[in-house]
Amino acid sequence: MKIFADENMPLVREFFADVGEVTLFNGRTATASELAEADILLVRSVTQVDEPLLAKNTRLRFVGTATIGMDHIDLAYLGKRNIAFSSAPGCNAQSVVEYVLSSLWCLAERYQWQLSNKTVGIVGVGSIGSRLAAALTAMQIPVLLCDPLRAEQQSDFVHTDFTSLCQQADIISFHTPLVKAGSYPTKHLLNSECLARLKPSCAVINASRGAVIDNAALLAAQQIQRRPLVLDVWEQEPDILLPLLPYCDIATAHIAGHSVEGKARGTEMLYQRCCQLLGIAPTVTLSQLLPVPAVEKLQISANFGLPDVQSVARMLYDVQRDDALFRHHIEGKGFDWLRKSYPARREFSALQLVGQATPAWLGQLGFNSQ
Ligand SMILES: NC(=O)C1=CN([C@@H]2O[C@H](COP(=O)(O)OP(=O)(O)OC[C@H]3O[C@@H](n4cnc5c(N)ncnc54)[C@H](O)[C@@H]3O)[C@@H](O)[C@H]2O)C=CC1
Ligand SMILES: O=C(O)C(=O)[C@H](O)COP(=O)(O)O
Repeated sequence: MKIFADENMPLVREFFADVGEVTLFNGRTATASELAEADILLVRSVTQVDEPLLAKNTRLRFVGTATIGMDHIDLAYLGKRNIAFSSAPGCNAQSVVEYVLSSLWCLAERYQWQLSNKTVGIVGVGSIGSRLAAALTAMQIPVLLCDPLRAEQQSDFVHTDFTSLCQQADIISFHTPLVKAGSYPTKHLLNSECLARLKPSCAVINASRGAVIDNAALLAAQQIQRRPLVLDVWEQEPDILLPLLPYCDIATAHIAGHSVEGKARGTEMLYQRCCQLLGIAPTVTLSQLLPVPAVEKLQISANFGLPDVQSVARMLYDVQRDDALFRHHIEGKGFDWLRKSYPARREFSALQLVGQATPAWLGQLGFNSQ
């Protein structure tokens, strides 16, 4: 069995050693000839999997993407060729939530906000959006939720339509897939018209897909009146609209989901799916492979409260580190270098908070407490 995997997929050899022979490739530059012999193709978000890429391969049985997003996969074409497919739903949802929380804490410090006085509009309330809503609610921060598809399916879902959310939110955070057609497209969901509807001070956070915001319209709006802005994703990565950078409070290279756990879970999910497809029993689990975190346990007292969470979270992750890396290296080394050389970052759950009375809401933020 020949397995071809993106070179930026962690632990792929460890997981797949017993399944077949693993060959690594550059996901950004992969060609049809390079992948012609693959039985199993494992990609990340940077590889367009479509007819031109698979035209020379007649033996492919399975394509897996170790990501949540699937906008780089031509599902109709895979279906036509009868090639099985899997993504890794939810694999790095917690990582994205931690990125957004860290961004909110950073903006709150910079602009001296009391976050509990701000209403956060969450657009797209699936794995990431709903976890984020739970975390913010635990922190007593009001939220508005916008997800028309959920509203259609779930009568008890409290939906705020996008136009009203734009008018009411103090902070708006995008967590939709990139959808180009259908009843609820998200391409350029935030366009010049919607930007004009936002409160002038409304902060914008995008850690979904770059094209959910019209980047040229965003730049034009920022040049007229600057609002707080956090961008993890950009249109046309890796050749992004660099003039936007001075107008960002936080700018990063599509790494919101790049926690150690988030990336590794993606690989594990594809491994499990492959084993199922091939009828073999999985022998490797993520817990066997994850490195021991630098700090494993922290004793907290009965005085531990909401204001202390930020200090503990900062031990594990501060988005300002990634923003500094981005500003320093983007012009010299580029977008993909920043992603490839991303420093290890553990999720909140890697740190066990122990104490007599650990508050229940710590779990809502993703901490491991007992
Ligand atoms: N920056 C990063 O590193 C990462 C980015 N992502 C992006 O985040 C997206 C969301 O991830 P999940 O929450 O796990 O996906 P999900 O599929 O669990 O949830 C997405 C939600 O968006 C909703 N939605 C779709 N169209 C909408 C619209 N027009 N308006 C409002 N809501 C809409 C869907 O109904 C669904 O509930 C992914 O598709 C991916 O593109 C995901 C992981 C990491
Ligand atoms: O899961 C997704 O969707 C993402 O956007 C990933 O976190 C991005 O990871 P790469 O595949 O671009 O490394």
